[in-house]
Amino acid sequence: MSDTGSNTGKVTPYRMDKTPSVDIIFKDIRYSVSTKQGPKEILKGVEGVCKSGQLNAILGSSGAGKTTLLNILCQRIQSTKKSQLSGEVLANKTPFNAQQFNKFATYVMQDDILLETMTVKECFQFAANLKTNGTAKEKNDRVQEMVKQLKLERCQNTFVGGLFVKGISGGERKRTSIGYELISDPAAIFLDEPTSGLDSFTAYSIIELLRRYAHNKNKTVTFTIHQPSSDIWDLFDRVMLMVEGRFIYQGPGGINVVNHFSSIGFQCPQYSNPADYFMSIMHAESDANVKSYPIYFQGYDTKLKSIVSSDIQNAHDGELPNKQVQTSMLYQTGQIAMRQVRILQRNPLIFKARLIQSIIISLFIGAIYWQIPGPNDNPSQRNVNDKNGFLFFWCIGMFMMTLNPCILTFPSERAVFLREENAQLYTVSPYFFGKFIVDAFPAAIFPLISCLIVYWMVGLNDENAGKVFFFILVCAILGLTGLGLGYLGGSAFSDAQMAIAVTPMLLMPFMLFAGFYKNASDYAAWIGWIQYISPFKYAFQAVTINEYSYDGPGYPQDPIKQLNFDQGMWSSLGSLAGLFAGFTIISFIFLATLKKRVQ
Ligand SMILES: Nc1ncnc2c1ncn2[C@@H]1O[C@H](COP(=O)(O)OP(=O)(O)OP(=O)(O)O)[C@@H](O)[C@H]1O
Repeated sequence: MSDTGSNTGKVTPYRMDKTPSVDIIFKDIRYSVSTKQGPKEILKGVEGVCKSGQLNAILGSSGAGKTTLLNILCQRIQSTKKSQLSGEVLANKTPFNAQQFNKFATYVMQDDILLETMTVKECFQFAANLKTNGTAKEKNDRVQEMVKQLKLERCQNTFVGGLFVKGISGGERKRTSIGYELISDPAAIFLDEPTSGLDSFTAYSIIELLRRYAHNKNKTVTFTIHQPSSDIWDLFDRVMLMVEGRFIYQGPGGINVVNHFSSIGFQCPQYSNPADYFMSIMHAESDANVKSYPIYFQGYDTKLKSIVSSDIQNAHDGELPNKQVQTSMLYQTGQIAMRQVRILQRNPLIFKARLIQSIIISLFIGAIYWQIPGPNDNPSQRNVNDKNGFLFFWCIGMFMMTLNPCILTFPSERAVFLREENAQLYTVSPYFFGKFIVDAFPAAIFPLISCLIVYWMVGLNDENAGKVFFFILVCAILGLTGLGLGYLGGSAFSDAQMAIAVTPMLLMPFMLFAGFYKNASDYAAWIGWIQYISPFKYAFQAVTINEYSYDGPGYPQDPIKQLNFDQGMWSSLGSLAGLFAGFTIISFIFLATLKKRVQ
């Protein structure tokens, strides 16, 4: 990232900022986890320093503990019942917790967790709005600057893309993830394998970009990396090599690493890529390597440990910069809601497909239940059964119409929520309300469209406008209840696949206890209580009573009495609204505790 100014030659204050140094030091880090085979020691007392203004690379054999160390440096791992962590992690010799970490540093995960229907520029804009200070123009300038610095001009207006939407390339995605974090100008940035899955040229351009960020702006850039090319290897300022949870090298990169290993008897062949050579002598699958580990450890202890100790002694101890920006809850809610509107507009699964589905399914069902005779048409019991069948089926359909898209899309949004909430872009309440306000719109509007299509096709009770309105109102609240349950499923299960598998299964008892398949008065007492948490019971009850209460000649038998309902239509609607509120509140609580459970 050059400090030489933009196209216009104007040098923006953002690019000129040089951050005060932040040195991250860690001492005697030990981390072990309980496994079925007994305790497993992952880190065995490592210590070291990630220096400011430098590119600090952590390399090692697979399973050496690189990612674990990086996560510990970012305060993303704590001791739990099943894992023990000890040692100290300090920034400028000051202890910090996860919240304080966010004030001066940021973390880029290995997976690029971005919303697929947002463009690159919109991602940056969202981060700039919530993570930086300044006027709208200053934020826009910053976004433009970031797009330019990361060489994303060509794809700045392209969707990030994903499973359902075509989008930018892998390298562009990675740069977008990095830019998303860099926009707040953190003093330290940690990245877990920023080059994994990328071709060598793209990988080089990303490490080169990070190097410029470190050098030009005095930032602390630390990352884990697998199999760097020789070009990339030459860019590292500081290298940490790990095997079996211990360092075997720590110090300046390049020829210094080669010299150290040749001094203990491991000479890198002249024309080899040093990174390849070191990976080949580190990996744990080779018995010869494992036999050499004690030599590496001894070489580190005798030749490098004291240097690392003095590096730790000499690390910076100045004040930590604070990049964190506090925005109001209202502002955060507005930002989330605006983003959610875009997602809704653009995700074909959420909007277009649902609109088409609502229309086609309504027409189909309307055709199947075409003009069922009403009270004035001398109806038979068979007609009543048909109408009951329609009303019950319709309730299920209205509910599923909202639940299904929510279960399908919530897991991917949930990962984004966890990342952004973790980076303290916003808190749980603004996220939940911002998202809910917007999601509630289609959840209520699609039932309206469907009901208007089907109502007169089936020949439902249109004695007065109130009947039609009540029917639509029940369906809309049922749709919202589906949304509440979808949120609950998406946030209650830490595993997305589990949510997709289990949530629809919950519906079976709800259906059985709705009073259609079995009469409401025939449930055994020990299990009959399930009906009171079934949204289908209340919705079916409400629409049935609405349909069969009228002035005029009657049905062969009173359908309401036959069904043995124990509530009136308005009280059924109230109970349904209560369930909607209940599901929504519980899903909010689950979402608020999600972070803890996922960790
Ligand atoms: N919570 C855990 N429970 C059990 N084992 C764990 C846990 N966390 C990490 N490990 C194990 O600890 C070792 C180090 O994991 P880590 O992810 O840090 O390795 P790594 O060096 O980053 O490996 P790779 O390069 O393959 O990603 C691995 O063997 C891993 O399986």
